Amino acid sequence: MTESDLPVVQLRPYRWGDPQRRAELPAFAAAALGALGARPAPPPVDPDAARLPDHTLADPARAALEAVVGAEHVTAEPAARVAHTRGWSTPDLLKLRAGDADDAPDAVVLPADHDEVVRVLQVCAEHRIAVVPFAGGTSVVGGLVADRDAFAGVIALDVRRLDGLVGLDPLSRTATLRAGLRGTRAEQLLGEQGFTLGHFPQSYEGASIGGYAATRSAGQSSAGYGRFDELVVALVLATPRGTITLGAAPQSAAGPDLRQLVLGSEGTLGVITSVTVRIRPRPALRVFDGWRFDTFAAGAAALRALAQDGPLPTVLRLSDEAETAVNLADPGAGGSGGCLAIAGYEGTAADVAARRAGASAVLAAAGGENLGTAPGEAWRAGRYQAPYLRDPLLDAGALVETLETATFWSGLEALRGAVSAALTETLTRQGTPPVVLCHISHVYETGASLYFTVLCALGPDPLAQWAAAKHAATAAIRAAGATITHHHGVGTDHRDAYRDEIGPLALEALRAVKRTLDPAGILNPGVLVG
Ligand SMILES: Cc1cc2nc3c(=O)[nH]c(=O)nc-3n(C[C@H](O)[C@H](O)[C@H](O)COP(=O)(O)OP(=O)(O)OC[C@H]3O[C@@H](n4cnc5c(N)ncnc54)[C@H](O)[C@@H]3O)c2cc1C
Repeated sequence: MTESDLPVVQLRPYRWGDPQRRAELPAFAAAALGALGARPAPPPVDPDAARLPDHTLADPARAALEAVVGAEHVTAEPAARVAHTRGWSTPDLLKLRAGDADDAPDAVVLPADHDEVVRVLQVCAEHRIAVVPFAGGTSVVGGLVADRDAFAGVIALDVRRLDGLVGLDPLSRTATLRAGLRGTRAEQLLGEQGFTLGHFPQSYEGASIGGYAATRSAGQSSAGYGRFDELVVALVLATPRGTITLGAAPQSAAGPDLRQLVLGSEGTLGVITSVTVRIRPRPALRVFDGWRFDTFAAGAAALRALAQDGPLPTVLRLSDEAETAVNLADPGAGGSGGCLAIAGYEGTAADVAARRAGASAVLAAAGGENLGTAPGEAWRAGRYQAPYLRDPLLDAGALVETLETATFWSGLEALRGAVSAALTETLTRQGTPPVVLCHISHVYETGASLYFTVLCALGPDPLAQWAAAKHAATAAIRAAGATITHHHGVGTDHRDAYRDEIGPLALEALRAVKRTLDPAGILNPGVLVG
C-alpha cells in the first residue's frame, strides 16, 4: 500500500477518517488508561443533535452569494454547518462531542473557480460577512473559528469544488493543483503520470492542497521532499480587491519573495485558489530501517550528523524512551528500552542503496544499533493510523492531545525537558498525571522540531484542564526562545504567543498588508493577526 492507494475520505464530525478503518484500543492501552485513572466517558452527542447558533444570513446577502455560485452551492443545512464547525484539535472534538456547535458558520458557500471566489469575497465585503476559508478542515489550532463580533454573519468558504490538476510540466517537474484537491487525490492524479508530491502529513487522509499552503504544513517525509512551503513555486490568491499571481520562475531576485507572505497566511490575506508545486518521479524503491539508541541525546546527535553532513534519508525521526515504549514497535533487545529512530529511503534503487549505506554508517558510528527493516516497515504501515486512535481514547475517558515546536540544535534538549516538565507538572497538579511522549520528525542543518503527545485521564472540566496545560507548555516554549509552531500554524490558539514571537512592529507590518488586501477585515477575523 502506498499513499496513492488511500481513498478520498469525507471527514465526519468528530470521528476521524475512513469509517471502514475504525481503530480499537490495544489491550495494553486499556490497562494503561486504567492506571492513569481514566473512566469511560459519557457517549458523545450525535452530530445531528448538536446545538447550532441561531444565526442566519440576511436575505440580500444570501441572494447575492447565490447569484455568484448558484443557489445549490449555498447551504445553511444543519449537517453542513456542523461539518464546518471548528477543526480537529482535542478541544474542538470535546466541544462537538458535548453537542456544542456554537462556532458554526451561518452558511457554507462552495464556489467553483477562482473568479467565483473573488466575487464571493466582494459580496461578503459589501455585506460585512466574515469568511472562513475552509479546505480539509483539519486545523488543530483554531484556524476555522471566526470572531464574528463586528460582522453581520459568517460563512465557511469551502474550496472543495476547486479540485483538479490544472497542468503538469514533466520537463520542469512542476504541477499546478487547485486548492480544494485532497492530498490523497492529488497523489493519485500525479501518480497516474509517474510523479509524487511527497507531502504526507499525518492528516493526509483529511487535508487539502489549499490548507497545506495556507498553514505551511510539514509532511512526514520532509527530510527528503521538503516542507510544503518549499514545494510551492507559484500560487494564485483571490482577495476582496482582486487577484494576486506570484511565482514567475524557480527563483527570482525581483524584490522580496511575496509568495512567502501568502504561504502561512492562514486565510487572513486571501483565498489561495491554486499552487504550482515541485514534483518528483514516483520512487521505484522504498526501504525503512529501524535504529535503536540508548538515549534521546545520542539519537538526536545522530540525526544532527545526518542533517548537517548527510546523506539525508527521505524520512528521519526519533522517538524518546516513552514514545518508543508506548507507541511504536519495541526497539528490540528484549524490551531493553532506548529510543527508536526511523530512517526511510525512497528513490531509484541506486539512490536508495547509496544513501542507505552512507546514512547507516553515520547512524552506526553515532552509537545506533541497526534493528533491520521490521520496525521501519511497521511504522510505515501504521503511519496514518494514530489519528484513528483518538476516538476510542476519548471514548475511554482519556485526554489525548499534541503540540509541537522547533528550535536550534543547541537548545533542543533543554526545550524538550522544559515542555515535558510544564505539561507534567500542570496536569499532575490537577490530579491527572500524564504520560508525555516526544519525537523529532523534521530535521534541518541548524535544528529540529519537537512533537509532544500528552495522554492523561479526562478531568471534570477537560477544556480548562487542557487549557492550563497548553498555557504552561506555551510559556515554556517562549521562555526557551523556541517557535510557537513548527507546522500546525497559529490559528486563534497561538495568536498571543505569535504576537510575542514576532514583536509589535512586525505585527503592525502584517496588519498593514491585511488592511491593503482585505480593507473590510472579513477574512478569518481573529486568526493569526487578531
Ligand atoms: C490528526 C491530525 C494530524 C495532523 N498532522 C499534521 C502533520 O503531520 N503535519 C502538518 O503540517 N499538519 C498536521 N496537522 C494539521 C493540519 O492537518 C494541517 O495544518 C493542514 O495543512 C491543514 O489542511 P486543511 O486542508 O485541513 O486546512 P483547513 O484546516 O481547512 O485550514 C487551515 C487554515 O488555512 C485556512 N485555509 C484553508 N484553505 C485555504 C485557502 N485555500 N486559502 C487560504 N486559506 C485557507 C483556513 O481558514 C485555516 O485557517 C494534523 C491535523 C490532524 C487533525
